[in-house]
Amino acid sequence: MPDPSPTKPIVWTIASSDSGGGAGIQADLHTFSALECHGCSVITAVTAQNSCQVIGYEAVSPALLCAQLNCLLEDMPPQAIKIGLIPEPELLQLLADWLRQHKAAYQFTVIADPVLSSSSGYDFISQSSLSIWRRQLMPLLDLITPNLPELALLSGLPQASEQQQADQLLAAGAKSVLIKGGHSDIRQFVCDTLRTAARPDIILSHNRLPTQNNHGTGCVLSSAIAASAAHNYTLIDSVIIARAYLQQALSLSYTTGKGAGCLQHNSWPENPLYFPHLSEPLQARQEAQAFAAMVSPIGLYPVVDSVQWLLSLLPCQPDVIQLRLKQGDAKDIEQQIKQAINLSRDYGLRLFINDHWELAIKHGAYGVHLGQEDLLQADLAAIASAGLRLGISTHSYTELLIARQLKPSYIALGHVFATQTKQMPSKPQGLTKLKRYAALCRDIPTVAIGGIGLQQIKDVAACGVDGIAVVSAITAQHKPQQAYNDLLQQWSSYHAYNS
Ligand SMILES: Cc1ncc(COP(=O)(O)OP(=O)(O)O)c(N)n1
Ligand SMILES: Cc1nc(C(=O)O)sc1CCOP(=O)(O)O
Repeated sequence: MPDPSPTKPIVWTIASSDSGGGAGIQADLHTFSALECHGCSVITAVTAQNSCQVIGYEAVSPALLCAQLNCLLEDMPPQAIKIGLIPEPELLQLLADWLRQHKAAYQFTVIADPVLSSSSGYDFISQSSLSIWRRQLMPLLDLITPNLPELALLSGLPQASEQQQADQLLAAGAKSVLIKGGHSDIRQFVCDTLRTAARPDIILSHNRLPTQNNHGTGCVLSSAIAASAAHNYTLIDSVIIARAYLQQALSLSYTTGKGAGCLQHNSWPENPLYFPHLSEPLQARQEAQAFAAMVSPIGLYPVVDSVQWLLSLLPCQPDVIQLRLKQGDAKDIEQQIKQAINLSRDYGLRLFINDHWELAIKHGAYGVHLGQEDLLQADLAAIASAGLRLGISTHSYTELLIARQLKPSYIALGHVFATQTKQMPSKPQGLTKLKRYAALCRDIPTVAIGGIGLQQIKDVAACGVDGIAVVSAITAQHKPQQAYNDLLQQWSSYHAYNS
């Protein structure tokens, strides 16, 4: 019999105690808890500090560090580890050896915040520690999150560009580097850059908040990344969630003593205001023109692959349908699209055309549905100027933020469950993620898609989406019209219950 007790991802912080409570182990554990993880702490040192200064510290013995690591590993192995302040080279070396021994077997993600000095100026780094960071720890890190002074020091290239400095850390073995831009002199924004060898840089920018209460920001960011990674978000999604969590905590921050105040820990971020603007390097941060609105809710949204299917559903008087043609030559495709658009006019049906945006404009469809790759080819300005609605597919926070920035008419959240209809490059998102994505889209209509049938509607509706897009729940059924009516009835009752 399966154990019915609920569980949470386990995340460790390997860091030091901050007696002031705003940074270090204390901040990390608050963050893990707010982001729905169970936090374990491996303490490397106890610092004596308040909001103004660090007075001193005492490190734990190597034996005690080792005992904490091994005792936890035996019973509570981590999904992710956050590394913070390790003030002694012996402890750093021990940790590097321990990670090397266990990382492959336990498959945990390692995020390091290289705390080399306190913001009040207390130095924690020696030449031998620097050398261990560079040679021993770096190859074990999935992500390192230096601020600009830390990046310059760790890279050993103080005169080089930030990109060259980050490349030095990648060359030393780190899988990715998040360059934190908080120390830059850009006043209006804070721009953080995620750099990996595998793909172009991603820049996350936020409005700079006018607060002095920023003690522990690096600790909170790195522990929030570890917590999100432990929930199985991709690295870039983890950085996005963590940056939103940090912005929320900063915007609610408060004063403690006479120095820098603390961040307010809260809950999973949902307000789009806290989420970053994503861009490629040097791309201007510009406001997109909004696409025409949907006017009435989406509800049940059949996705069909021929005009035949559209004709066979017309007796059900559908309100919205998508024509998703994947076969046929150019002539056949145009002919089907034209016929479908004519039918949609005759029957007062809101018809979306998948992929073929030029034909949708030419023949005057109600809207166009595009995937993320299609967005790179399509002339979005032409679609918007022609007054067509735009729906965009998404499968992650990253894709969701990219879609939101384009101000579409709706956003599709997929694929929720396993689907036989299409080979998906990503994993099913599941209901928890669906709920979080929907929460971030309270200002834009959403539809859930992927593996949704009668049995799933209740749970999907409870996630707060505005509609469900279905293929096989209609087209693979013996009685498709009956299936349509059953789905509609089920959706209407559960959606009404949740609204
Ligand atoms: C409502 C809805 N959501 C997602 C998709 C998938 O569209 P896309 O990413 O363009 O992939 P293909 O449909 O082209 O395989 C959709 N069509 N509709
Ligand atoms: C076409 C499509 N797009 C998806 C996405 O997640 O973007 S899932 C999907 C197939 C949905 O079919 P069914 O309802 O039969 O599972």
